[in-house]
Amino acid sequence: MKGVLLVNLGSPKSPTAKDVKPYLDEFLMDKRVIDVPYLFRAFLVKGIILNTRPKKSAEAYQKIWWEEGSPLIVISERQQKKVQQKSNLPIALAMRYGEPSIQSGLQELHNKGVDEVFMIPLYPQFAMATTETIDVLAEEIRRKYFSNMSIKSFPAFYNRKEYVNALSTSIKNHLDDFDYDHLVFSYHGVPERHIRKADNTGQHKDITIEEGKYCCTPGTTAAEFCYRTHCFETTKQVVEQLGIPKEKYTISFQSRLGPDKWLQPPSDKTINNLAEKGIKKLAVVTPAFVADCLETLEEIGIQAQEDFIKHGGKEFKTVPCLNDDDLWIDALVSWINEWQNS
Ligand SMILES: C=CC1=C(C)c2cc3[nH]c(cc4nc(cc5[nH]c(cc1n2)c(C)c5CCC(=O)O)C(CCC(=O)O)=C4C)c(C)c3C=C
Ligand SMILES: [Fe+2]
Ligand SMILES: [Fe+2]
Repeated sequence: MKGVLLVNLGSPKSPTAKDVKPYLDEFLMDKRVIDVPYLFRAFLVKGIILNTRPKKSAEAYQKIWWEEGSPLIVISERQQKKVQQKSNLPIALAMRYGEPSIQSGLQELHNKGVDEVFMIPLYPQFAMATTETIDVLAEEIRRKYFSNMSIKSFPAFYNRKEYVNALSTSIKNHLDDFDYDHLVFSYHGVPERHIRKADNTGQHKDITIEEGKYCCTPGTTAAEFCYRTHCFETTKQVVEQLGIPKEKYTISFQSRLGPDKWLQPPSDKTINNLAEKGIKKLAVVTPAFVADCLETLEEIGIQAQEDFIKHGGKEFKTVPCLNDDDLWIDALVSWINEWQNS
């Protein structure tokens, strides 16, 4: 019997330092997130980051937390329920870190008699720290506890027409009454090293990643796992669909952590520079996330907005993530139906 597992990142249990600490521990000790040798990672995470970050992160979470819980989890539950209403297959939800775990999601499907799972990592663009870590953990759990199950993972959908159309339509609808001067596409960042590592053809090994230019050619094997090119491609397709001229938008990368070189340019500097250059009405969209979360609601919706105004900007609008938009739910359902009928 067939079933579906939707998987997103996860959140702490509550917005307190006590609950943020184990969440960050699990997240940052993942070797596909902080990809350095174990002892160095343990020193960095347990010895340094976990001493100060939980308190700071908990304060940020408190600003965006909802009565029902973490926005990321609440929205993911809404997505799961809406998809379930439109599909005759059992649809379960899991998080890579924290609860509900991937193991509990697979158990829920197993209890319903499912032995063929279609897993959708809820990330439009592939990254080692997102899609790959879900695929690897799900396979480990399958082998250990559910060896009679098969799991087919849905690849990054950054250029699928259903996703691009849902995203473009949402941007258009949310910005219909906001005559913006400029639109920033702010994607979650990753260290440049992750781009090189994820390319198993080795073609990214020696290239210099030049700001604003493609590091590999879309559609080639080198681009298959290139997060950066996936971000460029999502943007390209959206601006083409909406007819946004190139001088009216910028791609940037947010949420840098640690001393490594992350993808450039950073969203905070980009947004402040735009204000200083005279942009008064700024819109920001965050297409790496399909559910609003700390990174969209706090880092962009609160911090970036305040900084934009401080640097001379006047009006700022964040386009919400796709959340439980009908077109996005329909996109998920169409991919599930396609797999079900294949
Ligand atoms: C969209 C995809 C994401 C990528 C790629 C990604 C990479 C990545 N993230 C960190 C460190 C942190 N990320 C944090 C929060 C967070 N990250 C994503 C998504 C991606 N991360 C989401 C959806 C969220 C929000 C979770 C929520 O509960 O709302 C955090 C925790 C918060 C904080 O302390 O700032 C950290 C830390 C790294 C190091 C990384 C790539 C290497
Ligand atoms: Fe992150
Ligand atoms: Fe690339």
